[in-house]
Amino acid sequence: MRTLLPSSPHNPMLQSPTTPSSRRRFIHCAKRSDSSPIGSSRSDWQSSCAILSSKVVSQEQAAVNGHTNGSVNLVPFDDKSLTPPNKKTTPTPLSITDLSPAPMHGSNLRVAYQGVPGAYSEAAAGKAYPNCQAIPCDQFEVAFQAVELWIADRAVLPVENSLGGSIHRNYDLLLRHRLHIVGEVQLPVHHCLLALPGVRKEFLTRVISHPQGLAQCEHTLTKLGLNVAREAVDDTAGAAEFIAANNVRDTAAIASARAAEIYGLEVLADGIQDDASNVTRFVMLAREPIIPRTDRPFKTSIVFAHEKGTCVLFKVLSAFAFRNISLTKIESRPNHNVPIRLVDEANVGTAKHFEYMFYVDFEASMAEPRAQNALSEVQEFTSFLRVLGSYPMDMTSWSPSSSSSSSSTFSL
Ligand SMILES: O=C(O)C(=O)Cc1ccccc1
Repeated sequence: MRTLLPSSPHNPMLQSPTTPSSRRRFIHCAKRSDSSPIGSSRSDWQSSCAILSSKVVSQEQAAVNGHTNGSVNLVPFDDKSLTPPNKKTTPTPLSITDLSPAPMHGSNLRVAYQGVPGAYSEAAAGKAYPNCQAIPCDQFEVAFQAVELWIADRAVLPVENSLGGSIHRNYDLLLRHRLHIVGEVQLPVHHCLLALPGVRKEFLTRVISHPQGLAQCEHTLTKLGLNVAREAVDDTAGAAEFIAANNVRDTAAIASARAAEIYGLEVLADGIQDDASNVTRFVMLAREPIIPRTDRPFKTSIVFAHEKGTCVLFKVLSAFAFRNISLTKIESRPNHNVPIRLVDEANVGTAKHFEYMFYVDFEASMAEPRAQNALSEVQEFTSFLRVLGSYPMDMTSWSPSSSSSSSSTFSL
């Protein structure tokens, strides 16, 4: 996939510590109150974490009995008047209510996503956690690490699309990292063709977008007579940003109407996805799993494998079929090169190679006995089993007529 350079400085995003220098952008954490950039090198990355953690420590120091730098900071006391210190300057002791986790309804939640503002993943973050602080990251790997390093509370990951199918690389990421799926969002995706103001379709020699964007609009582009080069980039809004920042007049981006607004591009064609009911499913990831419940529909995602090949699949599927548990997804991924670490009851780890990994989503909560029984049976048949998460299903009903994706306007 091609990386477009340079990016405009108005788009701060978290960047991988391993990003090669040729790919480095001018970055800082999104929505920091100062705009001082945090560099993309490993040491800058680490120091940004150090800054975050030292801030946390100093706040605690201020709050807990005035201790700073290891010495006791006594609360000033006016001994002339012998009046008690002003309430405002007196640190309030922590109470038990400060320790119980507040319910998070989205505000204050820091949600990492891959891409720049205007990306669909940002919209998915907003749908899952209204008023959250969305943190742009240049790669999915960085979004995962941001959560692991406590820079973010959640990561948003697109996993499948009604037109383009599964986003396989993101399944691999779920396996490589230890984050838990805590929610899902189904987002209707309404693509636009964007170009610099004044550019006409006849001038175009190239269309750029995220591979999913290109795949989802392939037929419509051809119908529009755009038999020009297609180029895959990291995210849809990044494609729009690139065109605007570099004043590229022979290229159009497939991205959202919001990306057009943010980067000052014109919408040449609206609703260019090949199917009006184009929906992408995103999962929300966190460091800790949520407690599964039974008072609303839940979905559970698992991954499993067996040393002796794929013959286990039939047995596993029967464990769900016998209990009337519907599967909403089954996906196999070749896994020849990546050894999986298995841990036994004595916590002794061994590395194993599995030919295929199987991903299954089923409609039941891990709080339900039928799901627990199905999984104990699956465990008997398999050498490796991991529950990726049990989480509330996104029940939003969407249809071409109920979403904005119903209309298509081609004004080329
Ligand atoms: O590139 C983006 O904007 C993303 O969030 C990934 C994506 C791309 C196309 C459809 C859905 C999600």
